[in-house]
Amino acid sequence: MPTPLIAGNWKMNGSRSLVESFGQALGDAALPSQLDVALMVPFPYLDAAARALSGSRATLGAQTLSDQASGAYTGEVSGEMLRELGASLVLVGHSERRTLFNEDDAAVLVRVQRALDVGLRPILCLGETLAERDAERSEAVVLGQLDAVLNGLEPDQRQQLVIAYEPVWAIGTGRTASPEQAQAMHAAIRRRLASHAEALAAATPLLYGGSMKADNAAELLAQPDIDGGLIGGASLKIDDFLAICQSAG
Ligand SMILES: O=C[C@H](O)COP(=O)(O)O
Repeated sequence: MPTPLIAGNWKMNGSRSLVESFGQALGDAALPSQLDVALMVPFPYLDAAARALSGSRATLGAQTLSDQASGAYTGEVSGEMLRELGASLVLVGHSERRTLFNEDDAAVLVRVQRALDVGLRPILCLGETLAERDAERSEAVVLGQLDAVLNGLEPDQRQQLVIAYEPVWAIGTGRTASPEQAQAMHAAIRRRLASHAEALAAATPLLYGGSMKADNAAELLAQPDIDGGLIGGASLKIDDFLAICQSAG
């Protein structure tokens, strides 16, 4: 079984002082022994977060990366730069990137490859919209997003992936997927991974994201194919984030 992972995605929120508070609190916290914790902070805070988290078990992640390695791409940030600032994880294909920044499956695959090229572990995000769920297309959509990446990678590259299932209708809405809905999709993802290699299915952490909070985390994390969480809003409040971490132990 993969080690549980609780990753906080601050999105375009937070501050330098919040970074410092989290560093202190995570350093002091008695976290479950079998748990990985990560914080995905905005680019400008990566350097400060690397220092603030150095006394804790939390690892550092970024929220996206450029599809280019370097060059004249004003405003972009490369994977190599993220590595230099201390990130070891990076989100790719978050639904906000897919919908607000037009990142399609091909763009997601390129970013996964860029991340792997420089030794960043990608957290590949998958999820269906409400209209797709209502049309009973959830599984086809999510597995299609997954196939677009798996089929573009070599077997050893697939082993580096973390996968996050985030139904778009549950993100930031307070409406979480039921444990049964989330488990069903996670099981489908696991089966698709197993079609490539049983060892890949067994070792890949599958995170759930979408309105996971302190009061619903335990029930979601108790599902057999849910190995952790990708937490948005609740990752900005240290007590809530720590409570979710405790639920994963
Ligand atoms: O990356 C995190 C997800 O988008 C979930 O966000 P949320 O917990 O605010 O619903």
